[in-house]
Amino acid sequence: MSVQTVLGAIAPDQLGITLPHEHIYMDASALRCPASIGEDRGEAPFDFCNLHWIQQHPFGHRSNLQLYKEVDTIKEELCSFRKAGGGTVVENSSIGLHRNVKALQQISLDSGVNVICGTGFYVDSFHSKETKSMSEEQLAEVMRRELEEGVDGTGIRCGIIGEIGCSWPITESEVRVLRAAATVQASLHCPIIVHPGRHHDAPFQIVRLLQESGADLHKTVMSHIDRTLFEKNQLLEFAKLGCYLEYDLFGLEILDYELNLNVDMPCDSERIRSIQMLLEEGLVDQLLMSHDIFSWHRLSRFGGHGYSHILQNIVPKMQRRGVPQAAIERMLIHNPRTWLTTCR
Ligand SMILES: CCC(=O)NCCS(=O)(=O)O
Repeated sequence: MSVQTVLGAIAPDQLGITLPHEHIYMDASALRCPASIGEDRGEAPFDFCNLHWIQQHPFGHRSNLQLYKEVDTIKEELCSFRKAGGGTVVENSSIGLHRNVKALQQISLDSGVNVICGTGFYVDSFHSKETKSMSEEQLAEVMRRELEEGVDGTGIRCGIIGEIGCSWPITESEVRVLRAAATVQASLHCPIIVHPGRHHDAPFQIVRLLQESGADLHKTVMSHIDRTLFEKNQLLEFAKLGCYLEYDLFGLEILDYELNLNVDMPCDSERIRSIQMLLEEGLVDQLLMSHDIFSWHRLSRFGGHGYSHILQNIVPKMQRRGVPQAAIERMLIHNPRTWLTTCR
């Protein structure tokens, strides 16, 4: 039994507190969308006089989405995460997001935090021409190779498939990727994590597609539940399918969610209440928590919450609200460990 990190395989009990959905080296600037209201400062300098605008329009500012330009800051912030009690970060930057496994290896060495990296492909708009022209079998072969042999001749092996990106409506290329990911997962029994499109039917459709290709739903994480499923009956219906439900946007509090203006992004207190409701329904073994840091404005250096927010602020609030310590430990230690462990 082991978990594959960028520094090699480790025993599952070495993971400790684990953030299952973060980014530490990524360029997401192709996500950039124009401000829905008021002036556009998308190309303005990242400085204090623009900070509130950037906080309100995080997807509208180019540099804000270029995490890969702040490697030293990321290292410092991961050191703080380790000092706060953290052990492991799962880096979800898949192909298309300017992934750099060598940089991840160095960041892990310098910070002392275990880093697990992902294979697979982000959403359609990030698929290259080459990706779009590949068959399901060819896509599967890329993922299998990165899991078993390593990425681009580095020997650095991925420990998960994901994040696999899906749009709403899902595209043909994304369906091929999803099916390929499921077949690889079915043969290697590895963990998989999916970014659903921004619609409440998306997680259900994705799970159907994964199931048709033989995926193990108990090894599957559905990300971004916080901005995708809101109604109690939808959440309970989805949980019955057996996946993990990941509340992974802790710290992201915005008025207008510019990637889908029909969605009201919940605040952290609402995330905690949803998790409490699911705990009361007996779903402690299916819940995961993370921040999905994708931008500068969420790093402490730039006035954000950093990778320690869940440990420093969310856990104490959960305790005040009566969430049992055992449930907190299941969500932060045991569930990620079960998801990430493979029989190799
Ligand atoms: C690339 C990072 C990412 O996909 N973040 C998800 C943001 S959201 O779709 O949940 O808003």
